[in-house]
Amino acid sequence: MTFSTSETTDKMTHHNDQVVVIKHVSKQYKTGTLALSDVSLSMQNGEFVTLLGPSGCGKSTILRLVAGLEPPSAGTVNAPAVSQRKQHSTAFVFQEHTLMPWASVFDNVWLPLRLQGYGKREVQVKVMSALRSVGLEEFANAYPAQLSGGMKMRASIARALITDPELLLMDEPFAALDDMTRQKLNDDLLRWQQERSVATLFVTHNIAEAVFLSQRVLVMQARPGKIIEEIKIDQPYPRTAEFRTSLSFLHYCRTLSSALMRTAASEVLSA
Ligand SMILES: Nc1ncnc2c1ncn2[C@@H]1O[C@H](COP(=O)(O)OP(=O)(O)OP(=O)(O)O)[C@@H](O)[C@H]1O
Repeated sequence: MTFSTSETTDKMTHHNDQVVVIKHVSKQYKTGTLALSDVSLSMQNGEFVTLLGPSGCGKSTILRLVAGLEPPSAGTVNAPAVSQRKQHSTAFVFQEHTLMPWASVFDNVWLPLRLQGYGKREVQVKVMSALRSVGLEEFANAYPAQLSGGMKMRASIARALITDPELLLMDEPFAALDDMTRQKLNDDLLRWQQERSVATLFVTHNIAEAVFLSQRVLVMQARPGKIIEEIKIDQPYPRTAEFRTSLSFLHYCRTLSSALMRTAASEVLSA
């Protein structure tokens, strides 16, 4: 029989709660660009964290490192797809919907399960239920070209969530959508994310979107990319329409906006 002290138990519990741990990571591309310099961050299971920062500060690079698509040049990345080699545990949603144009909405959402060896009949109920939850049940047989931009993004998100990932990576998923559609998708994304308690690392340029969605916002600076501030959005979920129009929402937007202005100022100073 083995005993563990409460300290080691605490450490183990703490460790198990973390889905992503990045320590002192730098990333230099072959071209010589230093995209990230000494970046550290961690995410708890089920947490919603947003990376916010100017163009070129390395937001997408962080997502690619966490997805295991790129190795770091220095430092360590612990994430399900990297250290545990569980590819299916991480889902990636990009700004472009990346649906296959020749396949129906149903077949697009079925794809990740098909790659895992599941036949169409076997997962019919699961795929239809995913389509229902994103409001596309009636479009199962439609082709991507027949969908609006928002609907294409809904289909992409259904495809990302169909494998019940531990970690969802989203790279400016709503940037190409109009404001109304974006707000609706923000509401729905939070609902889906909370229902599944899937840890989500989200990239955006949009301050209001970052405030509405996140538990924590990491503000980044470019050349080289660094996290310079962490701002906690200390508001309970579900986040409501009232939150969006509240004074505290405005207050968080101002805090983020001045943090972003500081990143711009330091760029001018270092230029
Ligand atoms: N494959 C690559 N090869 C060389 N340089 C790259 C590569 N990918 C990104 N970079 C460079 O690394 C830096 C960070 O890029 P990254 O795409 O991570 O930034 P970002 O914050 O996501 O930018 P944006 O908001 O414009 O999408 C930029 O200077 C970019 O030009």
